[in-house]
Amino acid sequence: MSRLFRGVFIVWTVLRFGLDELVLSSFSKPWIRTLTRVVSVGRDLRSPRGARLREALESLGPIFVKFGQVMSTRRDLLPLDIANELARLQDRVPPFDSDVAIAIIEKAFGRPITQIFGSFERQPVASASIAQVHFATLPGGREVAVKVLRPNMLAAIEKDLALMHMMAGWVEGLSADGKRLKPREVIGEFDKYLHDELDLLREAANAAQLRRNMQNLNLVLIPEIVWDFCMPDVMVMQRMKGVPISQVERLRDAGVDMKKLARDGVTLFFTQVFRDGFFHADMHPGNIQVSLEPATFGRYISLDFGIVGTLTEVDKEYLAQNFSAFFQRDYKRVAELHIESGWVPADTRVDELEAAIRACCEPYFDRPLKEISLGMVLMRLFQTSRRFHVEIQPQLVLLQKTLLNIEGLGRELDPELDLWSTAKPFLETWMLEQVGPEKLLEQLKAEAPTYAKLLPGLPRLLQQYLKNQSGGNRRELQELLQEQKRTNRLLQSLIYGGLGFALGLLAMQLVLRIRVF
Ligand SMILES: Nc1ncnc2c1ncn2[C@@H]1O[C@H](COP(=O)(O)OP(=O)(O)OP(=O)(O)O)[C@@H](O)[C@H]1O
Repeated sequence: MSRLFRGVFIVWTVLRFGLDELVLSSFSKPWIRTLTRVVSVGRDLRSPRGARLREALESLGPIFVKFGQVMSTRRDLLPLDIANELARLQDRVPPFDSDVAIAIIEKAFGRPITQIFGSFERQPVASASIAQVHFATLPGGREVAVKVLRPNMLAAIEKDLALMHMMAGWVEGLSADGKRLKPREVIGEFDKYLHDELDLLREAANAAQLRRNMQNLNLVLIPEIVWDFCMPDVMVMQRMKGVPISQVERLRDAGVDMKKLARDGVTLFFTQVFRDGFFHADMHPGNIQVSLEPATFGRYISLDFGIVGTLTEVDKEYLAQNFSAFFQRDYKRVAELHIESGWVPADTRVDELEAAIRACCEPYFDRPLKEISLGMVLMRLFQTSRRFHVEIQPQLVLLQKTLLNIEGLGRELDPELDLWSTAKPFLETWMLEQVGPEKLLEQLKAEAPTYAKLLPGLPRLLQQYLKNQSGGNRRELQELLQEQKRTNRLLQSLIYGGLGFALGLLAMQLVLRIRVF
């Protein structure tokens, strides 16, 4: 029943804020248009459509606000005015009662709060739509931050998501424009995103992985997770002490080198993307601080690991090659890359794709290189690719959004920051590594266990297969078998040869040593 009320409330909100107008013209069924006009007589539609959408989402509550925030990054799908308005959405949710937070912690640990922590600050330091954070100390005195999920989040989310899925189905079925926005797919992604954010163990694991990856870089501090105190709805981590990155004046007065900080931000991001293929994807200023402690002065402090992006080798290669080709203005190469990767239909004409990419990228070269926004270039590239039916992978969209954040942050700290020259060495090193002997060895090592298992059984499998085959296939397979025998012989001679060579060297060393002594 409550779901029915919620559904009615959502439809009423859609009508009250005139959101039906956004897609109404494309609704194919005339009765829907007539019905909405009758129901919504006398409403005030003077504010711009983006503002109305933002207000509607705010009145629908935190889950819809989160949805708007996530959608604001989909500039490849939404018109600019709407995306800009959605980017203004903020979690303005009051903190929940500390007694409730304490009850959640006590339930998770099965004992009173006084037996869990040495001390616990009732007043939260921060509170957002999904969770809130309290400071505490462990029994040994270690200072920690405790993140607690809002109560009953799962039930509230499931209810709203079910309605969102239903509405997405309606929009997709009834509106021509609606189909283009792929509502069902978008809600599906949002569903996964929300469920990921609801599992604090997952967030803790992301933090631990990132901390390990960033350890030797000495550019960023990531809180250590106190695993013994982590549960799906409670996360306990080292308490960090820094100044929010937004307080630029304070950082400058304290003597922080802003130019270095801006460069470090880019270095961090590109290391995470190209070296590790694992990046923090929620880089808004609220999650970034700077340490002023003497031992770690001027280092970033990174918080909130609910959203991370992972990239495969193929994704990395796509990015590196596209960036390089773009900066050489080699649009033909960019087009070829899209076709080679099989992402655009094989019958796409390279010249057409090249022309579209040129039209999207060339305007950027009107300005100095340091003013070019890689995030914007990537976004335009994705938009162009969509016209050619390329499905852009969600992790690449996440990366493009993060890149925009990093650029914004970097230029805020140092308006002279030349993002490309800071990023270029990463791409060059990475691309060199991809073709170098070390990479080959690494790939061989990675594949070795598979081959070790596969090779001994291969002749038997082939022979079995041959028995059931005839004609051309049979011949091909016999050739394959011969080839395999030849390869085996070659491998054997290599191994024996190598062993012989190594023994020879050893013998020589021994002889030399004996002579020296
Ligand atoms: N380890 C920590 N040490 C010190 N302060 C922390 C720590 N973790 C979180 N905080 C504080 O709590 C705030 C909110 O944390 P976090 O961003 O992780 O929560 P959130 O609920 O995911 O918020 P949002 O979704 O709005 O980013 C941070 O901005 C910071 O002020």
